[in-house]
Amino acid sequence: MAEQPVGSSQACVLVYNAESKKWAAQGPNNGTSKVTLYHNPDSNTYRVVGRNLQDKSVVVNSNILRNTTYNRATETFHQWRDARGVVYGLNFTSKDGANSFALQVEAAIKHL
Ligand SMILES: CC(=O)N[C@@H](Cc1ccccc1Cl)C(=O)N1CCC[C@]12C=C[C@@H]1CC[C@@H](C(=O)N3CCC[C@@H]4C=C[C@H]5CC[C@@H](C(=O)O)N5C(=O)[C@H]43)N1C2=O
Repeated sequence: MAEQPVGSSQACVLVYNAESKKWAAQGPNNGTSKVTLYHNPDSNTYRVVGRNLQDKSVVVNSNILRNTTYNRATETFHQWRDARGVVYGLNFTSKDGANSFALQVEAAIKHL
């Protein structure tokens, strides 16, 4: 069976630049993206995919692993480090959206 969407939320997707110590918003004019947690039941893998609402470009495509720490830095800003050390940040447009997404990611990590 192909990948299934577990849940989605709206957020601005950011990537941290360790050199400049700055966050860079991904996608055109720092736009909002639809971030979706996908589950592949065949391989029992999860990934977060974000698509910019305006131009549909993929701004994040990151595997969530069993040793991933999903950090709720604030009620509306969550972040994680991928296997290569790239740090992603999600600046959610709402607390509810942030919380529901985080609960799904946290459950996914426990399921791995
Ligand atoms: C142990 C560890 O790995 N720690 C990591 C985090 C982590 C922990 C556990 C597992 C994985 C990870 Cl990834 C860590 O601390 N990291 C990862 C890279 C960046 C950072 C390092 C330093 C800076 C200091 C300030 C802080 C920061 O970035 N924010 C504070 C909270 C929300 C605040 C919100 C929004 C963004 C939008 C732009 C900027 C702004 O608001 O203008 N900003 C912020 O300022 C945001 N930092 C970080 O998060």
